[in-house]
Amino acid sequence: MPQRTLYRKLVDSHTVVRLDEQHVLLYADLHIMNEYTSPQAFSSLREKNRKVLRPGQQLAVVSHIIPTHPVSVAERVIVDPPSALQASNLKRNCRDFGIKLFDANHEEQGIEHIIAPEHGWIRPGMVVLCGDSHTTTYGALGALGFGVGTSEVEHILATQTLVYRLAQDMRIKVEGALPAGTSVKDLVLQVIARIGAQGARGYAVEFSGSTIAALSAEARMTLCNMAVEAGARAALIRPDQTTFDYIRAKAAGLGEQEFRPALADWEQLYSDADAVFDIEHTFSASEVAPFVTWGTSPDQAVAVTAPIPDPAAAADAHARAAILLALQYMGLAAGETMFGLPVDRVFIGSCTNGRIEDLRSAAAIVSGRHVAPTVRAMVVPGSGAVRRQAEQEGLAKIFIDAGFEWRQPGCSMCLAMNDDVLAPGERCASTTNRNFEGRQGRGGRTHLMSPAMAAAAAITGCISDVRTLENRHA
Ligand SMILES: CC(C)[C@H](C(=O)O)[C@@H](O)C(=O)O
Ligand code: SF4
Repeated sequence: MPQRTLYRKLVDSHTVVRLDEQHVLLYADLHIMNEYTSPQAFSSLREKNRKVLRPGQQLAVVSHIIPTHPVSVAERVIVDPPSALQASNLKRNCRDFGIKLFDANHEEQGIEHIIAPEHGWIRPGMVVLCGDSHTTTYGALGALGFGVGTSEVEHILATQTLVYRLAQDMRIKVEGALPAGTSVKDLVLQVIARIGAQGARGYAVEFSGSTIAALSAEARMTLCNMAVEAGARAALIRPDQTTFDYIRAKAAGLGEQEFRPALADWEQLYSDADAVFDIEHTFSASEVAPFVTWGTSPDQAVAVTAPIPDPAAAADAHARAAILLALQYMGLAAGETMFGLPVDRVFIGSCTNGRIEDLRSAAAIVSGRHVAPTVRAMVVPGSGAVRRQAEQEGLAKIFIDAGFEWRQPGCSMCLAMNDDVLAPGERCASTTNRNFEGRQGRGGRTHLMSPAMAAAAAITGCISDVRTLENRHA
């Protein structure tokens, strides 16, 4: 029996037919859509008079363009005409083709990558597709998830399959315990900084090692979500007891009779001992420090107390130019540290860090303190369920008492497709995943960091070191 990686096992079990050396026709168990990348696919289906083959294996969510004003979900109105049109198109398409939809006024509405796992719809061994790059998130539960292009959405709707080019196998091993004050967000920013924004390009990355095994299911989602920022085509973690417990807790209606046999299958989902990876990296968790991006690419990140790289020390002219451009856009100088840099805005949310554990870790820092008077800070929960739970646990009150805006769920300032935007030149401590130029508003400056670090920035008014926050207030 050839030794196979977990990735290969998932691909093999979903291969309808091998097309050539590089391509297979891949079956999708679940296809998720948003308002942004699906309209053309539906128009094209209508033109050709084609049907959706498996409406029951489709799911649609309004997430990107939705306003997050703190009115009740029932009262939510999309005022911006193009956005309102996208939402109403999705509604009509879902109605006409019989697809389950979470629209603007649905109590469970949220970011696609948050609501799919929290309802137990993502299970180990599945292939999950979505017209969105952060579909890699589902690897946290042992499912092969990845983003597809708008043109592929039509093919998936019509056939429940995708023409898929195979990836190579990469393993990233992380061993040891994460130091106090750090989280998986710091780990993943450090990994991306080390291997580069293209470092995993063309690879399906399997994360393994004792650090990964010790992570909660939600922390694993943060990790797999961000893997795409290193260029990964997929991210995977071997499903284990943590995974099974998470699914058991989330999947309402998954009875013992269904769970037992499924579990027997899920337990087979691992890379064989002698499976060969095309490339391997190893990291030590003990070296992880709170990490912050200084530039305009997720790999331009440093430990909060370390200096920003000096362009003069760059490997070549190309790298030097990239650093200089990023420094200029960000209004920073080489040699500065991120520590102490004043921020105007703080954003806690997104499919990277908008889950309940993220809000708990931010609230733990905020509790009993107040947002600095120079800062506008907001929390945008990842879904209606996250928002409700945070209210029940008293986290919402902690944020509101501290002066945070407590908003309705959505992608919000992760990519500023609604009215949550930075003004030109504004600097934002953000728990999101992309710090590209203008991502949070034209001329806006984004610094990616963990929820605890973003909370610390809100309180102190500047980028701070969450490990020494107590001292700063003493
Ligand atoms: C809008 C969508 C296509 C996009 C993605 O693919 O990731 C968005 O979610 C993002 O985070 O940039
Ligand atoms: S929260 Fe951000 S990264 Fe996630 S799907 Fe929305 S826009 Fe994309």
